[in-house]
Amino acid sequence: MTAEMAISVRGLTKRFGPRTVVDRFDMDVPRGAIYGFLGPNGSGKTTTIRMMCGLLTPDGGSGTCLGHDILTQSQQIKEQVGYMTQRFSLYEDLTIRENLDFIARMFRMKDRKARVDAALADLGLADRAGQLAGTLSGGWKQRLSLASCMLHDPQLLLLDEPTAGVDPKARRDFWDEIRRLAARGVTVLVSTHYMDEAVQCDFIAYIAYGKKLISGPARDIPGMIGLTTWQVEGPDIGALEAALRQTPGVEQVARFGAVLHVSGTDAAALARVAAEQSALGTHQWHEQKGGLEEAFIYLMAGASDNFSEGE
Ligand SMILES: Nc1ncnc2c1ncn2[C@@H]1O[C@H](COP(=O)(O)OP(=O)(O)OP(=O)(O)O)[C@@H](O)[C@H]1O
Repeated sequence: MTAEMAISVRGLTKRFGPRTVVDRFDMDVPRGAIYGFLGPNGSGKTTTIRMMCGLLTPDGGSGTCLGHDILTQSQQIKEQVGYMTQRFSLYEDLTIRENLDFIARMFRMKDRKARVDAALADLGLADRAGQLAGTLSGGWKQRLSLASCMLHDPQLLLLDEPTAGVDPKARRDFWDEIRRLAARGVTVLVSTHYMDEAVQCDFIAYIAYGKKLISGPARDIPGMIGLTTWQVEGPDIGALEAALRQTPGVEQVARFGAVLHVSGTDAAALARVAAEQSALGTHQWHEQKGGLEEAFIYLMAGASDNFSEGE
């Protein structure tokens, strides 16, 4: 492992009974990176993340997490991990401060009051410290959950669909916090199905059926897939959308308000469609740089097809 890598694993494999749910997984996660794990339900994201952090013993493979061996030093790793699950799991009839204090006691933390005060201040919860957790909005509950799993100052944060069911403003605020933590050197692993969480990640791994299909810096993913995208504007965009879905060379049509993003992996075929359509003079077609959103939609759609075949 190089000094910059928080996690470096090779060949991680996990079997449950006869099923191999994670198959020879390799990965390097730079320290301070936000790494997103995408893929359909049951594809092995959580199992992979848990093995990488020493929370689950692999049946094969090896690696290090935060400088510790994932096979033999899981206790040391666990002490450095904060795990934010999807469900709010704090006490609704305790105040924010009482919840944090309870966790600090449970883990027998030294300087308990100072730690709780620091966590409250750090996540902007100090003014609400006396409020019952049960009366908080979704966004504030989530902030409290984050504070509770950062209380022991972990170096690695695991987030499981962290902004599911939270309003857009609170989602943005939450991701600002996560970026701030990452800038401080905290490494963040995120398991998600949501596009707006995926686009927040520095790196992305796409997993289907226990196999990593693609991984790398988020900005490189569209190029790695080889997706070309055209932006289309004009009247009666719904009818055009339906027609394009039947057009050879067009593999994906995604609608963003009044604009279509038309994508495909055969750049020449798509350029011919664009030229033919532009010649009609009804809609404006502009080629655009492949974005992560199109890439994400493409990966998700491909995987659900595989899923039906595998069933
Ligand atoms: N303890 C276990 N015993 C048996 N099978 C398990 C166990 N844990 C997970 N599995 C199975 O392993 C597969 C991978 O599960 P995992 O939770 O890692 O997927 P996931 O990609 O995180 O899914 P989701 O997006 O639904 O959370 C699933 O088929 C699941 O049913």
